[in-house]
Amino acid sequence: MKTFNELNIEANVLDALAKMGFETTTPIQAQAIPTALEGKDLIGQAQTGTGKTTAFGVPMIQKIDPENKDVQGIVIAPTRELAIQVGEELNRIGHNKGVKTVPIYGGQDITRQIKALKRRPQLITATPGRLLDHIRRRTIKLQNIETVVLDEADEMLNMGFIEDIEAILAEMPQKHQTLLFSATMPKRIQLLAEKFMNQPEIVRVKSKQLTVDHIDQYYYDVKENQKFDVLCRSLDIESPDLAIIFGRTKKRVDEVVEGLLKRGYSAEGIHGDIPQVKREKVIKRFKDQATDILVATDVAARGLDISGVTHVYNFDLPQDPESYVHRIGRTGRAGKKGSAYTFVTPREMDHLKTIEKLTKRQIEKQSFPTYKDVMEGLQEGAIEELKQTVWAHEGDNYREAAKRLLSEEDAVDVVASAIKLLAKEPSQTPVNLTSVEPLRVKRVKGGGQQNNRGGRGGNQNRRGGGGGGRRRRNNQKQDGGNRRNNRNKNQ
Ligand SMILES: Nc1ncnc2c1ncn2[C@@H]1O[C@H](COP(=O)(O)OP(=O)(O)OP(=O)(O)O)[C@@H](O)[C@H]1O
Ligand SMILES: [Mg+2]
Repeated sequence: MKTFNELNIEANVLDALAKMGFETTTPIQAQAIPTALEGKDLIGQAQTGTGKTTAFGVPMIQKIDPENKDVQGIVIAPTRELAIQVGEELNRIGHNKGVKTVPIYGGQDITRQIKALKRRPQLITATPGRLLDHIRRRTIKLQNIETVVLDEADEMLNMGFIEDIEAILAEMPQKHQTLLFSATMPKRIQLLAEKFMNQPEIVRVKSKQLTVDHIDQYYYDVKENQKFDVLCRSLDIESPDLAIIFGRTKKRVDEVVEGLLKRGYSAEGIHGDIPQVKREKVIKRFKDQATDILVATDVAARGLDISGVTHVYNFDLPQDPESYVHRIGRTGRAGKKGSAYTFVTPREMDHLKTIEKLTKRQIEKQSFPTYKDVMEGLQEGAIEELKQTVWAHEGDNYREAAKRLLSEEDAVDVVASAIKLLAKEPSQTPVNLTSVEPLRVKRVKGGGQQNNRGGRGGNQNRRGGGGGGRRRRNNQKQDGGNRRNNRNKNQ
């Protein structure tokens, strides 16, 4: 394994990396940093949670002249939360060098952003829609841009964003370096990307599988109306530190949150209809572990790095197999272990196969836990807790009270009641979700599959800054167009 010292990185950046606790490089960092430092255009692909942010952040910051107060680099990301997170990481890497980064994203007061821009950051992390707004208002000037990064590049070059990205790139100065990063890079998107890059070097970390191997992957074969109970039972048995649950639509997310709260879990939701200030609060509370469960649309599928996420649930299958890779990649980051559970209804089995084909990995079927399994598990846990307390003599001060109780009640009844109290029986409050249709894939000519993905307009509407949902191309057949429309509205 290489250290950062071997990569010709300047001292103050090395210092910052050491302060961040990074000792050795990850493979994508070892491979991409030297190539990017040579000034070459680059497409970097490596698994989720393997340090791609630093892989583009270091060369980008190294190129900056801290005396020059113009914007010299821009990272474009598909969601507001990701723009914020990448901005924070760049601020850490650039701290010692005096390089400032400002995040610019939809849903935040534009005058506040203009004020932040007046403090002359050299780097900007942005969602596309809001970035375009600033470019047009001339509050962001691009003439001194040296580096453009598309984080989650395949997503940025997909239908929902491509027109915004093209518009932004058209404004860039002739000579600039372009870096593209993602954990997934479908061939057609790579070919598209190469058109606006200058002989890009492809840096791909070799791995047998597309997903990280320390994420255990399972699926539950469930009927639509069983999903919620299976979810609760699984949460009870697994007791995740933090879990992210992905639902297909905003309504779905709201309903799952409501159901979880009814049953006493600590859960909050995030999707495109939630006001930005609230979105940021929800993420913060989840990061601080004040909320245990985040229920989300695909707005949280890409890039988010939240430590402590031990479990990801695909309550509904994702629209496309790439999204599966990103969603489950919210756990198992930086070498940690994680578990991913995917709910598959009988008519969706084909989708599971498509996912397995893409990831080159089998997803193991898991029989789902019943209420009885959960109760047994909880009772075992309670008994274990009692035994530990006995062995540690922690009950010594309560012996008199115990004797008095036993003189009045049957001993077995007393212990049984203690176990019941400790086991905290899970709530069985009935919860009925509006059922969703099984995922369908439209077959298109040529035998390929066309999934009904569309813009991410719902995540961040145009005014709100971000997805180019409303500019979606409308040359599809009625059916496809409508479905994409629905997706935009639903996320
Ligand atoms: N060299 C390193 N040593 C230790 N930890 C690192 C190193 N580089 C990055 N990390 C940590 O690994 C985690 C994942 O990094 P990052 O978010 O950049 O992953 P990614 O490859 O961009 O993932 P995704 O595809 O999901 O966006 C972060 O918490 C980051 O701080
Ligand atoms: Mg990333």
